[in-house]
Amino acid sequence: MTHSDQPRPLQSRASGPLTGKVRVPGDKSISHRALILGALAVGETKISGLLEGEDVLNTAKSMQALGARVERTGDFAWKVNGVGVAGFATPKTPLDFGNSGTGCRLVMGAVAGCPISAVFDGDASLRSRPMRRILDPLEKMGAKVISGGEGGRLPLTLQGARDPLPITYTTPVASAQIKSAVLLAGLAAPGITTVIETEASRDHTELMLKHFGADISSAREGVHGRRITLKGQPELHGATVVVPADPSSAAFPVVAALIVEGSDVVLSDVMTNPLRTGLFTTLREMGASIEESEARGDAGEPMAKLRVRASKLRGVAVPPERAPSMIDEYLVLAVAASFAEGTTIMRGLHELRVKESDRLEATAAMLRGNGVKVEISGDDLIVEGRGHVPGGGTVATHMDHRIAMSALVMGCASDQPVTVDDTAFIATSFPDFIPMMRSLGAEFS
Ligand SMILES: O=C(O)C1=C[C@@H](OP(=O)(O)O)[C@@H](O)[C@H](O)C1
Ligand SMILES: C=C(OP(=O)(O)O)C(=O)O
Repeated sequence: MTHSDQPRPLQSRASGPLTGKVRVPGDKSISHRALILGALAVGETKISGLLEGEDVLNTAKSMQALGARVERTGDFAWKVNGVGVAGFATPKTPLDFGNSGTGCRLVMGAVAGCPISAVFDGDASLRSRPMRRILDPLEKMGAKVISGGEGGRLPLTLQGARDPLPITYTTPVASAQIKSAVLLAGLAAPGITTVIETEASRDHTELMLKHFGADISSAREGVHGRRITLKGQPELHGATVVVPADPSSAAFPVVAALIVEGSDVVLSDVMTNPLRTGLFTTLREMGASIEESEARGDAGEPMAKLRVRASKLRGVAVPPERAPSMIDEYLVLAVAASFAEGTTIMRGLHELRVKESDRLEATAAMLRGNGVKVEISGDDLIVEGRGHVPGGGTVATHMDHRIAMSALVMGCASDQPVTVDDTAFIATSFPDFIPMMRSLGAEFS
């Protein structure tokens, strides 16, 4: 899906207290995985709470193009009838993943284990993102890149392996996308595929593979790492998946509630997998009032209700080893840090440079353009919080949903309004962001 229409700017201005109870949409990582594993399973998979954002809808279309039956049966309710491990058929047209790194990279892994070829493509942002990190291990497993851009950039044609090989692979950076691509290809290989990560990344693929019947285990490796072993050629069976609310989306109303005086917001069913909650840990260290209750779990994924009340925040140092558990949340953390008193240092953010945009530069530009003192030092971001933000700037979105949402959150409490140049990309991960924030009291116009 591409955004060829006119840009859609929006202005956010300071509001009264934000109040109310909301459920942000389903988790994006889990939604992609439920569709892909459903397509690789035998029988029917029923998904409730699926994120119906553009990124996930593109994955649904690609599963259909590869031969699975994918149907929407109600609001956020989907049914997938899969083709079985290694059962994908050659798609008739290119697979278009739009803005989505996760959809594209995980499906590359799944296709790499099938004796078919497929063209992978996406929008200008995705075409600029590195794919070699995925293609390297997949080539070791027997897949081949038949044609593609420089450095493995999209569009590219991937030919899956006729006889995929199991490998032992140490990921060069903490990345759940690399890990998941190798595991999904490993499903089709005989024997044991092992992925070693020196810093643990989100483990939704492992948890969901187990839920679908795979023989997979995970053990500690070193201080912060994991060793994941998967037995190849399982028969995956269709399953029921309840998708919890996305903590990476919850991050926006959470930070808005913290910075707008007098706010009191409740968020239901937020996923609390510890490999995703680095932001909440950090905000609490900054003095945030975030209360958790009604903890429960489904298919191995914990969730809880969060009550967030406006809080006086102070600057903190965020250690680099926390980065994988909050990798998509640094933009909105930088907004919280701008409203805090004191300096916040966020360390080890090199991976932010290869997301939908160069998020390190884009975050610094967003803050600077709104009167906040900020510095990039190597891979670190240093924000000087002064307890308030002047605002008054226009923020360039760079085809990046999280920049747009972070800037709008900043405007909720800044002295002058904050404008974003284009809100269209918010639809990739949080289609109802604008009406949901307005329902809490945000002033967007
Ligand atoms: O596996 C996933 O669902 C994701 C992994 C992360 O990317 P990396 O694997 O590149 O760190 C994250 O930034 C992305 O939004 C979702
Ligand atoms: C990085 C992100 O997603 P993806 O890699 O799937 O494009 C994100 O949602 O912030």
